[in-house]
This record gives sequence, C-alpha cells and structure tokens, in this order.
Amino acid sequence: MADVAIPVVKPKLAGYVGFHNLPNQVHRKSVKKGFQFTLMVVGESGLGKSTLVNTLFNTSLYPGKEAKELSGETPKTVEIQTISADIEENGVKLKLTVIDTPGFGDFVNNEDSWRPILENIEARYDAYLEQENRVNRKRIVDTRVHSCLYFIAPTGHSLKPLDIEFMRRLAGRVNLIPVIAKSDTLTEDEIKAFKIRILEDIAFHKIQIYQPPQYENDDPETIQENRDIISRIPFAIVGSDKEVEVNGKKVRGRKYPWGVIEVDNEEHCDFVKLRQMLIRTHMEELKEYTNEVLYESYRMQKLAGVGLDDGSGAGNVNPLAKFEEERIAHEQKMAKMEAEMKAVFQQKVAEKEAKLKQSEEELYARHREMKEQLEKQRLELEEKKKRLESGRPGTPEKTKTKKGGLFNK
Ligand SMILES: Nc1nc2c(ncn2[C@@H]2O[C@H](COP(=O)(O)OP(=O)(O)OP(=O)(O)O)[C@@H](O)[C@H]2O)c(=O)[nH]1
Repeated sequence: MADVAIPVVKPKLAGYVGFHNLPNQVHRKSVKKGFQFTLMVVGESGLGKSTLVNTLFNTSLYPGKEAKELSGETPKTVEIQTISADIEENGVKLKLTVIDTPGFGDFVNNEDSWRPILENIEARYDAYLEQENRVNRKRIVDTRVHSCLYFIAPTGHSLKPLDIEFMRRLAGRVNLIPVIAKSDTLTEDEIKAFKIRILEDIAFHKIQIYQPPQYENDDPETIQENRDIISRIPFAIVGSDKEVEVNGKKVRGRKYPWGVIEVDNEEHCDFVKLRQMLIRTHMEELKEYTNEVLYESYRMQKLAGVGLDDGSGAGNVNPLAKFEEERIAHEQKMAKMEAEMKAVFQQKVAEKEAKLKQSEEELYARHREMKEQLEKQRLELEEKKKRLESGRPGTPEKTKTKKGGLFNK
C-alpha cells in the first residue's frame, strides 16, 4: 500500500504548555553527566604536538616530558600514549583524552608509520561496535577519536609525500584537522602562500579534511564566526605553555629578539580560532560527525564485511578472498610445522642410530679384545703343557700293556 501523505498541522497554542524548556532539560542533564572528548595529535617528530595539547587545555598533561625538557633533554613521545584528564570550568566537567602519537620522519623507512595510528583509530571503533553488540548495552564507554590534529612542518613549500600519504590514510576514518606547526618561524606572507599551497595539495589528492558545517538558520554572528574559522584552515599555530612579559603583563607566548609572539592573540596566529572550533563551538559537531558519519561508515563496512582496506595497499578486501587467503596461510603454517617436526624427528633418529652404531662398535671391540685374551691364555696354556710334557724324565713314547704287549697310543 502506498504511503498517504499526512498534512502537518500547525495549530496555535491556546495557552502555556512548557516544552520551550526542553533545551534547558537537555542542558541540565548534559551538565550533570559531564562531557567527554578524545583528541589525537599526529605529525612529524618535534613539531610541538605535546606543547600544543598543554596550550589548548591550559593544563600540563605531560609532567614527565616537561621535567625532562627543564633538565636540558629533548624528550620524545616514543609510543602511542593516551592521557586522560578531568577538567572543570564554571561547573561544567570535561573528561579529556589526548592520544599523543610518536613523531615520525626519524627513520630511514617511514613508509608504514601511518599504520599503527590508523589501527589505533579502528581498534577504538571495534571496541565501540563490540559494546553495541552486547546484550547489556547500559554502559557503553566511548573511546573513539573525535578529532585528529595533523601537524604540518613549517617548510613554506608544500605538503611532503609522507604528509599526503598520512592524511590520505587517516581521512575518512577521523575528523582530520590540518595545522601548520610552529608558525612563528614563518612570516605572515609565507604563511598565506603556504596555506594556499596546502589547500591545493589537499584538493588535488582529494583528501577529506574536516569542514565545519554551516547552518542557514544560525544567527548572523554565528554564521560569521563559522566563516572566520573556515577561512583559517589550515590553522597556523604557535604553542607555548610558558609565560612571557609584554608591557608589564604576563602572556603565553614565545620571545624573540625582535618581539613576542602571543599564543592567545588572533593577530599573531590561529591558535585562538583552533581552540574556539575544538572546544567552544564545534566539539559536539565533531563528536556527532564521528558517530553519525565516520563510525557509521566503518561499522557498515565492517558488518557487511566488505570494503575495509587492510592497509596492504591492495585497496578494498573481499571477505571470501580474505577467508581463502587466511585458509591458505593456515595450511602453509601447518605444512611448515609438519616439515619442522619431521626434520626434528629425523635428526633424533639419526642421533640414536649414531649412538647405537657406536655401542655396537664398542661391543665388537670388547669382544675382539676378549677373544684375543682367551687366545693368548690358550697359547700360554699350550706352551705350559708342552713344557710340562717335555720336562718329565724318561717318559716312554710307547706304554707297555699289562701283558707286556705293545699298545700304540
Ligand atoms: N618555535 C616554536 N617552538 C615550539 C612550538 N611548540 C613547541 N615548540 C618547541 O619544540 C620542541 C618540541 O616540542 P614537543 O611539544 O615536545 O614536540 P612533539 O611534536 O610532541 O615531539 P615528539 O614527541 O618527538 O613527537 C620543544 O622544545 C618545544 O618548546 C612552537 O609553536 N614554536
């Protein structure tokens, strides 16, 4: 039966109903529950990832790293590190999780450095999916990555092949937000040109980066704010968790002989706009996009068993082909085990045979020795006998019989 379109009636309320308070109810509940956000930072070694995280949340999430830096060392993040912190502002609680990934680019072969990062993102989707599929789904813990800051080295040229490879692999799985690291090392004009080139590269390679949505029914101020944010992508950032003095006032920034770059000054860098997008205006958008688009697409592909790239560079994987591949791999493994066992068995048999041969030879040798000894003894006895016989005086050659006849012996 075809659906019949039901006309939407827009009645005028005769009196107070009270549902205008619904947003307040949501607000109260959310504040009570608290908020949660997971941010990942990815990029080459030493680009200021850890420093930016501290700067963003105005808190020191890396006490160990800082202590090392103070003692003159150059501390490095060497493995994927997850740091959680409960922070509170005006009674609103935020459980913040930062996933700091080790800087790459230090190795001779950096080809596969993206793999553990992508695996980490997907493992978090898998953990969520597994919880959703449980009978009891009361307490689902969401550890999915809601946004990923990708740090681009301030070269002023264009994206490096490694950056393109990384971004291509991560895009479509996570909200990718490109940032130009340590932008205090570039001039304003250099930053402008660099941004254009980065965006051209991103468009050319069809890399899907996070695009803040625009809503027509937003108020003009929000629309303008949104436009401002979009125009700053990729954000040129400066990180510093130290304070410097400017006109007698302490500000977060970096001091140079020619002046001070202030982190929280919109004229100096895009840090404020990035923070605004991540925390003040788009945190919920980022979470929603992760849940409704990125996770959903991963989930669909996973459940349908098709289209998941296994990272081998072979593209999408057919589940039957994958199964067949696994079966062949299993058989090969079994055959290898069998051959190894056979080799061990043969070696053991050969060892035993050698041992037996040795005992046999020893026995022969003993036997020969004993035989020789016996022969020697026999010869000696023979000799003795001869001697005794020859030594007996007047021993007749012939013995007389009782009757005196002769008897030949
Ligand atoms: N000029 C400049 N230096 C910065 C900036 N941010 C951080 N640094 C310095 O760069 C060095 C490396 O900073 P980290 O935050 O440890 O860099 P990272 O990317 O976490 O390093 P890995 O753990 O090796 O990946 C430190 O000495 C920071 O003080 C910045 O915006 N500009």
